[in-house]
Amino acid sequence: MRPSMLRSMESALRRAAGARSFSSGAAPGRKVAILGAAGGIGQPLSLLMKLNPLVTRLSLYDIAGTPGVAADVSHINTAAQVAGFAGEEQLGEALEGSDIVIIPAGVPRKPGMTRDDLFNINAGIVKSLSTAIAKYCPHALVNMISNPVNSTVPIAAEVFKKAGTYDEKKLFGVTTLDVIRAKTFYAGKAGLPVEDANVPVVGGHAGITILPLFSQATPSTNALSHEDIKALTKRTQDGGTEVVEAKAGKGSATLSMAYAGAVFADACLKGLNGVPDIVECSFVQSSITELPFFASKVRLGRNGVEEVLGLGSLSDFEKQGLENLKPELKSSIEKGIKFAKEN
Ligand SMILES: NC(=O)c1ccc[n+]([C@@H]2O[C@H](COP(=O)([O-])OP(=O)(O)OC[C@H]3O[C@@H](n4cnc5c(N)ncnc54)[C@H](O)[C@@H]3O)[C@@H](O)[C@H]2O)c1
Ligand SMILES: O=C(O)C[C@H](O)C(=O)O
Repeated sequence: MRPSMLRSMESALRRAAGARSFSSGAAPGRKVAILGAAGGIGQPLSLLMKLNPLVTRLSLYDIAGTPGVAADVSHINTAAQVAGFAGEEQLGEALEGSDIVIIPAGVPRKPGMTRDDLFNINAGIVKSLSTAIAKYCPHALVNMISNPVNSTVPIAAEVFKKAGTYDEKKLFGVTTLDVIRAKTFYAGKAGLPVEDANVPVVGGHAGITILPLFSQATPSTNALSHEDIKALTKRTQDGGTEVVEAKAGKGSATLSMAYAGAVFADACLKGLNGVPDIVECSFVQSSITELPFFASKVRLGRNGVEEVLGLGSLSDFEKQGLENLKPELKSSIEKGIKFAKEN
């Protein structure tokens, strides 16, 4: 590969990991821990976070395999100091001093499964990792990727409440992949430049609980019919399943999820560093509907969530989608809370 090609690839990757520009000279040191760092998402996410100039320490934890991932990633000539931790006895050290903990630990879907089918295994994993976070880095922002997000976020909240460390501003379900898919599908269908497209996605992160608001998409367009919007909505809701089926038993989205996780963590880092007007969609504690957790646009700041933004005006189709999703989202949230209370 030519050196010029390498340089442009490196700067593209850096842009991917830090989508908005920020003077890293002024930024304080930040430690990011990734739990599940040896997995399908964990490895490329580790790479992208190593490329993020706002990260000074990168802590890679998994039950096994992290020394190799850490050694590999550590050879990249960027500032972040990388350390690998394997096994429960090293979890405390991995977490201590973290500003952000990203959790892609747990099993992924196979064809024919729903995200809720992962509950029995992933609920326990998330509960034990959250218990360790409460003990070793109770003030960290937590970016929850492990599915089913609609239940794992409430589980983490309950664990933190029990430990007396819960701060609703610091717990996030990562729904960025839904936004990324909605932007890609919308721009493709409307014939717009994908890098300009933006689409808020609200609700939750499973099937019909994923509600893209194409009526608020920018740039706006007259090119899409109601049938187009219905089809785009369905494709966004089924985006995860599209990848699970294409991978045919070899897991779910990993590369696009790593990118989405890196975009969201970068937004959190910028918020922590006081960069103004950082807005991303995320599944957070919320009072914008009657449900206790809900994904919507959130303004990020020095303490995590600075403001949960409202839904804005919805089309009749979106209003119906909102009503349709509430029972499923409510029961997934309640399932998570019940699990955490009983275990
Ligand atoms: N939020 C989203 O949009 C989104 C997108 C894609 C995938 N996911 C979810 O992310 C999770 C991970 O997916 P993947 O494809 O990376 O799976 P994977 O099986 O490739 O990797 C998971 C990793 O978690 C590790 N792990 C298991 N138990 C652990 C524990 N107690 N502590 C630390 N690490 C542990 C495993 O060793 C493995 O390395 C799945 O639950 C998947 O459904 C979420
Ligand atoms: O679909 C999955 O199981 C993984 C993830 O939630 C996704 O949206 O890709």
